[in-house]
Amino acid sequence: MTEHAASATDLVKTYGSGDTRVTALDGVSIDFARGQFTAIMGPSGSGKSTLMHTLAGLDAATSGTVRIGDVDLTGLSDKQMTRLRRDRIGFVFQSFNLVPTLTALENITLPLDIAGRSADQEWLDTIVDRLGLRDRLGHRPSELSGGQQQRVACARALAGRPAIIFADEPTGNLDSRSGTEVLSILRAAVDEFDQTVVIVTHDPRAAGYADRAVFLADGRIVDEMAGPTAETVLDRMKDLEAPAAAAPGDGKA
Ligand SMILES: Nc1ncnc2c1ncn2[C@@H]1O[C@H](COP(=O)(O)OP(=O)(O)OP(=O)(O)O)[C@@H](O)[C@H]1O
Repeated sequence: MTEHAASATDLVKTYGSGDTRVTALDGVSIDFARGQFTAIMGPSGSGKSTLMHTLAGLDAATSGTVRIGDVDLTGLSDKQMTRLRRDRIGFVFQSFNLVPTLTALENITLPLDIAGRSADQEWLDTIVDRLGLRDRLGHRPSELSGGQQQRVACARALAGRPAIIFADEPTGNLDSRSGTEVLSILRAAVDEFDQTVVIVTHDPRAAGYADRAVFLADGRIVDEMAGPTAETVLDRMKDLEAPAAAAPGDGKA
């Protein structure tokens, strides 16, 4: 049996009730193989963030199962969930989410410090050097560029060697050059450090860094592509949007 870094089975997530009920995820099943880089794409409101938050244990599903490695998240207590997130999941947010009063190094080691784990110095040195942060470790976030802040966030996600790293629009707040830097680092995390990475993105260029692109629409997985490039992803996005746009006439007359 292949052990996946994470998987979801028949995941349903609804918000609200009655007339205001929204089905954000409508029966999503997906596996994330170890050592693979996946990009989740889809129109605004298609459920991408909900899927990522549910996979990462930041939000509970209405029904269905999520596994991180061999651990089933269903039925974990809040305390167990907090520990699992801390020990096995790295998260990179669009808005960096660094602690403003701490230095870059203190931000990187914060999750380990909270967990009472000491950092593996050799590993820490490897990621700090690979991410080009050596001469920025004593700076506070306000003294760093957006790209540098997101690199610190990537280092923080990598520091505890998690089973999987989730990144929600990690390049959304960055200029193109900094975005490329961050995507290269996530790519290197997979190629050089054997990590598993899942990102949500709107950007076909970002999806081009992934091994696999998964397309969501209306809370369902509607398509999937191996070895995506910016061009093939852009074409597929146009195809996915086209039927909806063409629906009224539908060409059936
Ligand atoms: N807390 C919430 N309460 C009610 N509805 C919500 C909540 N969070 C999300 N939704 C709804 O669930 C659906 C999916 O939202 P989600 O944020 O997952 O989409 P998305 O694909 O990530 O969108 P975007 O690309 O715009 O960030 C949307 O219809 C949204 O309005």
